[in-house]
Amino acid sequence: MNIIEVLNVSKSFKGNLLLDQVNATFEKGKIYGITGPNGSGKSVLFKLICGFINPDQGEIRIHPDYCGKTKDFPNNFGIIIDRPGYLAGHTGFENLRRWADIRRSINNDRIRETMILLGLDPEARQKMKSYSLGMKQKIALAQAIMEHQEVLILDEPFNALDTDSVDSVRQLLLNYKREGKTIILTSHNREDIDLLCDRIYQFRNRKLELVEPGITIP
Ligand SMILES: Nc1ncnc2c1ncn2[C@@H]1O[C@H](COP(=O)(O)OP(=O)(O)OP(=O)(O)O)[C@@H](O)[C@H]1O
Repeated sequence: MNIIEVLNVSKSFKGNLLLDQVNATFEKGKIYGITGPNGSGKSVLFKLICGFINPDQGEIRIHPDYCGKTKDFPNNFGIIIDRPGYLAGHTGFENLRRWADIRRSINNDRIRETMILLGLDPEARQKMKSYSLGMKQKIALAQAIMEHQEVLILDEPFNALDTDSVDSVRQLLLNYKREGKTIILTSHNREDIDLLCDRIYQFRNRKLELVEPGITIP
């Protein structure tokens, strides 16, 4: 089942063509890697998929089971694109609680459980303004997974993580795939992509090309 279909999508910014009739499909229960040089349009593609920006031409189709009530925005997506806006003077737990209050689908125990899963201390009184980059990244990851989201759109999920955390997040994502979740991620680390992804799309000449896993990307 295709959860997301990107159909002939083009996007320009200030007259500069970034995406030129891009096509891609994303099936349930697979991990997809999106690769390409800096500025090639990976984050823009993610914003288009999530409905944060609109294509100039073409269409993004989200399977009806994954659309929200208004049908405008995907439902049940866990997203890391740019960092979430957090309240610097509050703890990690308080920030996650605030985000969870939007949907009201999880309790405090689930937030604590997710923080522990990612190596964060839910009882810590430390304010987020003094968090390290890696700790902020873990809060972003916690927000993306804490509500048991079925589709994960993760722009550079391993950024700033130490090696043990990279290993445990990789394992977490592979477990999610086994549970039938769908994951689309970017990483500038080739090992993340090769280890995790069933399918790899690469940006080339403003289009997305499917590359076989394990093949060296020129
Ligand atoms: N809202 C916007 N207005 C103008 N230009 C934009 C906007 N959003 C993105 N761009 C431009 O589109 C290009 C692609 O940006 P994008 O963030 O998608 O790249 P990327 O592939 O994710 O890069 P990186 O690997 O560095 O994260 C960049 O040149 C960026 O400046």
